[in-house]
Amino acid sequence: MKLRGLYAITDSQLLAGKFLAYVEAALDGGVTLLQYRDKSNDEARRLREAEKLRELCSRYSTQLIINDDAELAARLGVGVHLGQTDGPLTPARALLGSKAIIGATCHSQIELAEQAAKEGASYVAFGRFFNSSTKPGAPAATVEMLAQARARLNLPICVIGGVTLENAEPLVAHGADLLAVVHGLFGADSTQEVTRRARAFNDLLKYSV
Ligand SMILES: Cc1ncc(COP(=O)(O)OP(=O)(O)O)c(N)n1
Ligand SMILES: Cc1nc(C(=O)O)sc1CCOP(=O)(O)O
Ligand SMILES: [Mg+2]
Repeated sequence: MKLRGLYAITDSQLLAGKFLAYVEAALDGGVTLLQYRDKSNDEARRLREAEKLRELCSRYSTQLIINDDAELAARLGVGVHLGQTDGPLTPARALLGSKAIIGATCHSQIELAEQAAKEGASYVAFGRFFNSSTKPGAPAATVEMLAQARARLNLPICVIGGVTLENAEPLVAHGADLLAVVHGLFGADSTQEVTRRARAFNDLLKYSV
């Protein structure tokens, strides 16, 4: 499966009271990967919500990715995204198996991405490219480093951090395969607008090389 398209990421605060409705609206517009990102320690809620998302994703043939938690991903039989302090990739690959999608945060460092590739990552994520209200303190990345990463890496490249329909085009032009988005997708005022945005993000990737 080619990892290219919209990578929708949930946010428990932003989606409070409309979680499943907004996620389903995004899936309706087309989502390649859906990440369940919940930074709370409420394990019971995390399991319950992740199970619901797995069911929804299977209806729309979308791959579910769990943020931070390889154990939960293994329990559900889905993929995982690991940051630099979320545990090593090699044991996660051993735990989840060769077919699982495993992503790695590489900030703006191509060397981290090369290491992640060696350790079995399925995609590498660079960011933050723009101001992000979801994660304002994330280290910054540039389109120049993205172009260099594209030239050096064979893995799918994910871009993240303040990505919107208005600013995503240069990222695609410089080699992004996956557009990872929280606010630029789920910050919409209605489910219809979420679906429209999801379609428009996918169109940005469809009509470029
Ligand atoms: C697709 C994607 N890219 C980067 C991140 C950030 O991961 P991390 O640095 O571990 O930060 P948290 O999201 O865990 O706060 C991500 N989650 N997804
Ligand atoms: C979770 C996350 N990680 C980032 C990184 O740069 O590693 S930026 C980010 C937040 C993405 O949300 P939004 O699309 O609302 O900016
Ligand atoms: Mg993390």
